Amino acid sequence: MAVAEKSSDGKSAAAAARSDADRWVPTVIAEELHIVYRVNGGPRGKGSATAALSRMVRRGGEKGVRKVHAVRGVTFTAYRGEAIGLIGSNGSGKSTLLKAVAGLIPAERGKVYTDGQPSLLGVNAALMNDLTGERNVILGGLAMGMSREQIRERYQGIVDFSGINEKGDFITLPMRTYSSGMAARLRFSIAAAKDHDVLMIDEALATGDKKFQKRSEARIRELRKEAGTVFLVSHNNKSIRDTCDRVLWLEHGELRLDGPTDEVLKEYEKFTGK
Ligand SMILES: Nc1ncnc2c1ncn2[C@@H]1O[C@H](COP(=O)(O)OP(=O)(O)OP(=O)(O)O)[C@@H](O)[C@H]1O
Repeated sequence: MAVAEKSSDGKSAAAAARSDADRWVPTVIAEELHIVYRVNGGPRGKGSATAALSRMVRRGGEKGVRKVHAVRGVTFTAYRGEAIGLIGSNGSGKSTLLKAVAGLIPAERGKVYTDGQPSLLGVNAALMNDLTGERNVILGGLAMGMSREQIRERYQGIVDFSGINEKGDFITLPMRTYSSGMAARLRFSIAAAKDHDVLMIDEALATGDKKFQKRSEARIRELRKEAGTVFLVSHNNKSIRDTCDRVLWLEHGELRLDGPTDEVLKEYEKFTGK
């Protein structure tokens, strides 16, 4: 990771120190973090309801429980104003790491500290399929802690940003009538309407079309300026390159590299052969 440069003359050193102080405010600290999932059920013929019941009543702790060690000893510090990409093969632990930072999964060992409220925006974030887009904007806004007044002020901006109404009045139709891309765009637009302390985006950009991807990348850059920290999980190296200045590369749950986007992507592309 880049280290702040020091200035030699007194005045600019003071200014530099002040801007460095603003810049290097930690927002997320992970220390030797380990995440382990526990899955009930052994390998063969143990999937029946009777077997599950007998496992529940059986004494003797974790017998029959399989463990998946998804994150292995990850350590990093994220700072205010950074946009950090998370890359790695399928199953390398990216989503798990984000969930742990969001406080949705407990650490097996190690620690995660966050400053402010982390918000995790996944393409699977729950909106209500039977309700209209309009109602979901309101409910989603309330769920993120916005007031009714703030939602009213930002409503049109959210709808315009999502582009849902570009081809007709879709916002007044139930979400179940939306394509998966439209639904993902609406989720992103709702989440991006708020200034987040720590915003974590899981593959959201990959689902929209090119035009929407450009808009959301621009919004991520804005969110960074507004002093938040943005994490972006993506398999799209171009999105990562356009949006992030730092990248964490995970493989088998371990942090392989942490550094400037270009350097890490170069190594990753060698690894994947692309
Ligand atoms: N709920 C769960 N229960 C058990 N194991 C899980 C669960 N979720 C993920 N895993 C396992 O944890 C490991 C890491 O998964 P994770 O979803 O974090 O990877 P990822 O890097 O985000 O993958 P992808 O790029 O495919 O989205 C995988 O081995 C996966 O099988």
